[in-house]
This record gives sequence, C-alpha cells and structure tokens, in this order.
Amino acid sequence: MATLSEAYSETPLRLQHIIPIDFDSVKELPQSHSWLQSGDESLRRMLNLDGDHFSIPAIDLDSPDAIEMVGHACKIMGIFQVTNHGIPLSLLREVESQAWRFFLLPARTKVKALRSSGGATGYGVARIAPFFNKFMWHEGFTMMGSPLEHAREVWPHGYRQFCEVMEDYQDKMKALSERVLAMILKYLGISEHDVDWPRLQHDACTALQLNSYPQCPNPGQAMGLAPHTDTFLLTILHQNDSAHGLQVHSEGRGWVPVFPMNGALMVNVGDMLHIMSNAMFPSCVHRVIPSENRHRLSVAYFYGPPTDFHVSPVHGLTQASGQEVAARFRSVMVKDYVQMKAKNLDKALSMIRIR
Ligand SMILES: C=C1C[C@]23C[C@H]1CC[C@H]2[C@@]12CCC[C@@](C)(C(=O)O1)[C@H]2[C@@H]3C(=O)O
Ligand SMILES: O=C(O)CCC(=O)C(=O)O
Ligand SMILES: [Fe+2]
Repeated sequence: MATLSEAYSETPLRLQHIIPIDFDSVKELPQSHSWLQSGDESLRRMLNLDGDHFSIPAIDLDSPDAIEMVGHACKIMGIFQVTNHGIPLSLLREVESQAWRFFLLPARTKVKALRSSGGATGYGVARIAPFFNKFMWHEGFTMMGSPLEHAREVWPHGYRQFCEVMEDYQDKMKALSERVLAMILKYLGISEHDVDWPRLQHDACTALQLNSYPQCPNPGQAMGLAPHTDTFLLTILHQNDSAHGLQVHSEGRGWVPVFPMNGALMVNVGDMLHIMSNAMFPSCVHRVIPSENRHRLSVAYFYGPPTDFHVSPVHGLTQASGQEVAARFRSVMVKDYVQMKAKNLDKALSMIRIR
C-alpha cells in the first residue's frame, strides 16, 4: 500500500513554495506578503477583528449526551471543541515547548530540516502556497510518524526529546481521533462493520503539523494561513492559549474569530468526512490572521483513512429511513483525492460531486 508521502510526491513543489522567509530579518511587511491591493480595503474589512466572536460549542466527551452534541456540532458548523479529552495538560505543554524550541532556532538552522521538493515532511511553508500569488505569514513543520530524520539534522545530539514528545502526542491523538470518529459514526447510524473499522484504524493516514505565525509588522495586510478546508476525516487542533487568529467562515456571519478555551481541543470536519456524510457535515473553511504583538503557535493533527480506502457517502445515509437519498459524491480512493487536492485545492471536491 502506498504511503501518504508517496501520494504527495506526485506534486513536487518549487523551492520558492517551500522555504519560508527569514522572519527575524524583516522589519516591514514585504510586498510579496501583502495581500492588500493598493486602494482595496476589502481585506481589512473582511478581517472583522473587532467584530463579535462566535463561541464554538464545547463538548464534554464524558457526558452522556456527547454523541448527540458532537453530531449536532458537525452538522451545524463542522467544528467544535472538546473537554475531558484525556490528553494530559502536561503533554500539551511539552509539545508546545518542543515546538518553540524548533521555531525559535535561527532560519539557517531550521532550513536544515527543509522539506524536499517531492517530500511531505519537514520544515516549510504551507502546502497550499502555490495556489496564491502572495506568501503567507507562516512557517510549518510536518511529521508523519517519527520526526527522527529531520530532528537529527537540526539537533545532531539533542533530537531525542523532540522525537519522544511528538511520537507520544501522535499516539494519543490517534486514540482520541478514533474515539471521536466512533461517536460520529454512531450518530450517523453507521456500524463499525460498514466501514471496516479495524483496517481503518490499523492503516490510518495521519500527520502532525506544527504551525508558527511570528509577530507581524502589518497584520491588517497579511495572511497567516489562507482560507482552506482540511483534506482528511478529522483535524484536532491545539492552540496556545494566548494567541488569537483562527477564524472560521460561516454562511451568515462571514469570518468569525475562534478563541481558544484553556485546555480544550478544537475538532473540525475535513473533506473526507464531508463526503462520507453525504454533505450532511460541512468541511469547515478556516484561515489564520497573524498578530502584531504575539507569536502564535498551533499544533494540528490530521486523521484520515488508509491510502487505498474508497471514500464515498456511506450506504446507511443514502438509504435513510427506507428512502433512497441520492449520493452526492462518487467514490474516490484516498490517495487519488489527496492528489486531486494537491493539484486543484478547493476545486477537488467539485471534481467528485455528482449533483
Ligand atoms: C497530511 C496533510 C494535511 C495537510 C497536507 C499534509 C501535510 C500538512 C497539512 C497542512 C497543514 C496546514 C494547512 C494545510 C491545508 C496545508 O497546506 O498543509 C494542511 C493540509 C491539508 O489538510 O490538506
Ligand atoms: O493555526 C491554526 O489555528 C490553524 C491551522 C490549520 O488550519 C491547519 O494546520 O490546517
Ligand atoms: Fe486547517
């Protein structure tokens, strides 16, 4: 079976779409990073920084109503927060501190872990960069399993702790993803047998992404992470408590800021769950706006099915209550969808939509 990295190697990137700017050396926002066209105030207006924030429902995973609440939140916005998630606060702090340890290195050291042109792991700008004509105020570090190879390039002797923490975090995130996914399947009335649950868990495609958004000299004109939906089933996001910046797009309200709740984790629906739910769950569109006085850090874990798994609207849903409901997407293999997304970004979904 092909690995997730192999799926991405079909879409190699040019160096300019891998190497982040040296944030320490710039004192003003360069033109290349300014998303505001001269005379165009739209970005500023869109930012809605002082607008009212929308509170994303927080769900206690141990509560007896958790399944209903999770399902409802998936339907309404495709995003929710969870508490009593079982991830020790101490582990969240350790992941943060290892992430800081990496991002606070000088640019010349970080590039030692640079993602290769056809690679999927390591240091670099966001994979969606080639789709935009401006650069994002962002740098990331992507892992799929052990980060040993890249960590050793950066810290020939001090790599061990980074690896231990990141591996431990991925193990625990995998278990949490499976717990939440099992609740979602239950809500949808899908039996674990319908989706070959043991295989899904055994060969799941997963990735861990550390995101850094340094302090930005002109945040009103910059974009931390451009609007996107996540590709896989679920994303579990940890944000450091103090730094705002994540916004989700809501049909009625436009861009609404999402404030992190201490110790809670944010969960959002990705494209593949959108497909499996036959569009009952929106895959939430989100973006990040940088800040002038805070360096923001976030840690995103992506959970998806095996690369050779066929994603399609689940049978039970297209047959709801004895009535045929038309499937809105054709079946697509995970690795093909990953490649479609890498080549077409937000057009990928419409390529498999049937009505
Ligand atoms: C496993 C994944 C999921 C990826 C691609 C690959 C590694 C890094 C992930 C992100 C992280 C930053 C936003 C995003 C949109 C990006 O540019 O890189 C994500 C993308 C996706 O959800 O498609
Ligand atoms: O930094 C954030 O809050 C969001 C990160 C994100 O959307 C991603 O990694 O896909
Ligand atoms: Fe995302």
